[in-house]
Amino acid sequence: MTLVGLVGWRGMVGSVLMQRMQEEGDFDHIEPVFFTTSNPGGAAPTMAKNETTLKSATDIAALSKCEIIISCQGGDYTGEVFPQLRASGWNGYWIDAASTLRMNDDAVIVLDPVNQDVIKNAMSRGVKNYIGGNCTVSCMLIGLGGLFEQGLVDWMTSMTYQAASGGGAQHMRELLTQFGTINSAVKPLLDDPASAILEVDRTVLATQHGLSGEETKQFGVPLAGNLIPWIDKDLGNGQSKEEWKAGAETNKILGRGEGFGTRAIPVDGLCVRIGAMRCHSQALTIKLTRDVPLDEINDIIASHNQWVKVVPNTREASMRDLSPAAVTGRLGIPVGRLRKMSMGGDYLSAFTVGDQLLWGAAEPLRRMLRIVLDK
Ligand SMILES: NC(=O)C1=CN([C@@H]2O[C@H](COP(=O)(O)OP(=O)(O)OC[C@H]3O[C@@H](n4cnc5c(N)ncnc54)[C@H](OP(=O)(O)O)[C@@H]3O)[C@@H](O)[C@H]2O)C=CC1
Ligand SMILES: N[C@@H](CC(=O)OP(=O)(O)O)C(=O)O
Repeated sequence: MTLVGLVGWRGMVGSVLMQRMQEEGDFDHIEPVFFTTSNPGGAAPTMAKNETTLKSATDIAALSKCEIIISCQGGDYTGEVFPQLRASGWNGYWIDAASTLRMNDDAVIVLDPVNQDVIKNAMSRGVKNYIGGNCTVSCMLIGLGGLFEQGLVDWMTSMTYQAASGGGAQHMRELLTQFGTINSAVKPLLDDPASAILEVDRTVLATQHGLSGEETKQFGVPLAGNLIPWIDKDLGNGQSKEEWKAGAETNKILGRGEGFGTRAIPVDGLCVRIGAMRCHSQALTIKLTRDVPLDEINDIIASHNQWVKVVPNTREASMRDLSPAAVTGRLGIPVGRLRKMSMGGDYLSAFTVGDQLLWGAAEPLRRMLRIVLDK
């Protein structure tokens, strides 16, 4: 059986990956070897078969024995270990959640329901590095893949509402701690039906401003009852790195742009962190290449893959089906608020939500594993 090295399996993304691999029976097809940066020699998780102890994730010789390595350990780990592994002569498949290698010429961003042709073509050319895409981009493309496939997107803006989980587990904890502190501060006022709402409001604001350094260590500012209109690095040109990824990664996933001899589709917008737990939402304005009737657009979007679900553009359906609370833990990607905008028949609005730990991180990796195993 194929020896598959698993690094980062107990982290947040790694745990979701392990859960999905178990649900889909992936372990029936592999001989897993579990690696760790913190506990070599410790007990491997229950999915282990022959290798029941954890190997060191920096042991190049041990990693080299694996035909496939999947890493959810993070960008620093990839930056340190991957070059050593390749320099040692290892020619296996490297499947990674971190962004480090994404834009390298010898790497493909994997999202097979959207770019199976790009993946298959790369495999036939001997490409061995397959990297999961940015969570916002992957979720958007599972939802809107049909429009891209039909050549209907001239350009697109994506205004995002990204969950705390995008920063990692500590960020999720911090958000909840902040909510708790704020709630405690106003609890006596909330319990008193006669209290003045402006007093509640003033207390909330004072508590947000008074949050301790420990309570804002991850985000730097309050997120509970607030938002943060900047995600990832400052590129120095007014754009955040998260915003840059929308255009760069979308085109790379689709196999479009200069390197492919085609026009890159402009995709740009503002990325905003909100107080949701693990679903990224985005409001899209799509400039269509032609004025296609809305019912045809619905069909094109809905028929692209088995996970996208078109939500009728009604108040009830939008409130029920198009929210982080409705989507968390599910592979389905709802797309709603579809309507032609007042700018003209070739301007389409859409709203989509995706679990950023499923299609946004873990799912493309396990599906790539199966593609390699089935080759
Ligand atoms: N977070 C996200 O939403 C997304 C993340 N990614 C990428 O995935 C990578 C990993 O992210 P994420 O899963 O959030 O990282 P985590 O911080 O949750 O996990 C990374 C590693 O931290 C170590 N660790 C230390 N303490 C703990 C603990 N108490 N519980 C679990 N693990 C612990 C583990 O390594 P060890 O077992 O060796 O000690 C683990 O593999 C990053 O490169 C990120 O860019 C990609 C898309 C989305
Ligand atoms: N940057 C994303 C999460 C993430 O890990 O993205 P990437 O894989 O592109 O670094 C967020 O904060 O929501």
